[in-house]
Amino acid sequence: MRSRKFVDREEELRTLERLYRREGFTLVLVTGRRRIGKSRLVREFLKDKEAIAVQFEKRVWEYNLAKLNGEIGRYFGIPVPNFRTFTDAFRFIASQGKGRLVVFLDEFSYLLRYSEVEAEFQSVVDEVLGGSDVMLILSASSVGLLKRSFFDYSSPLYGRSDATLNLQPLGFRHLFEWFPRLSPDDAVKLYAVTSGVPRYLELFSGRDVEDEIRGNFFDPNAFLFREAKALLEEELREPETYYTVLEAVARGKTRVNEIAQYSFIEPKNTARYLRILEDIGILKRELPVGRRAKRGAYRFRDLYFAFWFRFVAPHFEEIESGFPEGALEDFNTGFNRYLGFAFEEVGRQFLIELNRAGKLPFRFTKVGRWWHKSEEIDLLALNEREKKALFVEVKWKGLREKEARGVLKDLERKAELVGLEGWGKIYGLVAKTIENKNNLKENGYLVWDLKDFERFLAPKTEPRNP
Ligand SMILES: Nc1ncnc2c1ncn2[C@@H]1O[C@H](COP(=O)(O)OP(=O)(O)OP(=O)(O)O)[C@@H](O)[C@H]1O
Repeated sequence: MRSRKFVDREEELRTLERLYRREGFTLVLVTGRRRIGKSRLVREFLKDKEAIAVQFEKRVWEYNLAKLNGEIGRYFGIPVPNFRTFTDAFRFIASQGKGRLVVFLDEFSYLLRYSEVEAEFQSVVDEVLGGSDVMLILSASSVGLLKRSFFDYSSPLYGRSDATLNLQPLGFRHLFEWFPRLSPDDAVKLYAVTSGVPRYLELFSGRDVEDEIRGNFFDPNAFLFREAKALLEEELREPETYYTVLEAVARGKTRVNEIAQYSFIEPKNTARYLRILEDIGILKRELPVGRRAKRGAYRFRDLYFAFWFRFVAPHFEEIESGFPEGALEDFNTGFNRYLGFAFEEVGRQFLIELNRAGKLPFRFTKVGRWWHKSEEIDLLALNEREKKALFVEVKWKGLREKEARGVLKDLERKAELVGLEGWGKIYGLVAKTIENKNNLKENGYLVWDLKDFERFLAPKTEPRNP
């Protein structure tokens, strides 16, 4: 399969190029959730470079060493060598001295299951490669990172690395680059189910998005139907517990105590599970912006998992046995409401883009949700030094002018509860469509709907390498 055009990752490529131009041994770690595009990023970087790249597998380390031997043979144009240790293999590479050479060990984390190999790598880096001109790039998914001491903060190798690239999902705006003719409405739907993870975006064409979602999630043979469960099982030691924790969050439990109670875990142990789910990017812990609060609220960061736990998990068995009707009905009636939740994240990203481009009345330095008791504001953006605040409601709905005014009035009321006396305050609204935007703007409100998303986010020029 011809791989599709490469989207974004400009900053990461710049970092890699900068490190490449240095002299002497360079160690780079590339981390990020499974399917996020670690291999692809490094392979794009390697396109015009002298490099030995090996994709490690979940097999015994001897197997992976043999793979490295094979690549060494190929790269140097010699019969496949039979190095019995990684030390010998790297000693050979280091002795070749042909100028800058990149060695990429993809899924390096599979080696970390062997403590003797892990220890060996410490000395490979320190003693064998230390004086060479090799750029060594190692990739690992974050869970590997968590469990294994090699990447641990306290490990000597962690400090030895020259950079750690922690890949994040693509942003909402990149969907317009990925699918050049995508409508903003469909972009929201796609983002709400893929979370911008490249491997998942590949499963969509961007045409007839809702139908594509049905095909990708409610069919027992579909990759995305199995993926969430498979990832938890592959990456975590007690998948059943994590499963229940995520189910709790999908049902609207946001507090540690509520989650503990739902999942049959002691509250004092719950924090550990939540921390790991946070570390691998599935959940996030939010604190209200503009208010001191100790107890955070847990929500999904990863929208693929959010969608899966909301619409697939409750019907898993039926879908698997070929009876998806109930699941489809749930999807048909509940998807719009779910989009309301996902749209808040899209709105947040949109606001951040506007801020970056200097298109807001002031530059904010902080943005997030605000809540207190039963009151909530979707987005509160602050510049504490200038004492300026922007309050924004996000609605996945078409709003008449009158409704929009109602929402903004209520927002002004809630803003009083935040207690920012003496601050400059601005009020804004993001919705699917808003009637008579100009009338609202004349009253000093900031209003944006999907048309503005398209105008501001969709690339103006032809996409790269179409
Ligand atoms: N920036 C991108 N633009 C376009 N396609 C991408 C991008 N990043 C990744 N892809 C595609 O997404 C898929 C997954 O990427 P890749 O295999 O690099 O992920 P990974 O993080 O190495 O995954 P894993 O940890 O599961 O092995 C690949 O088919 C890749 O070509």
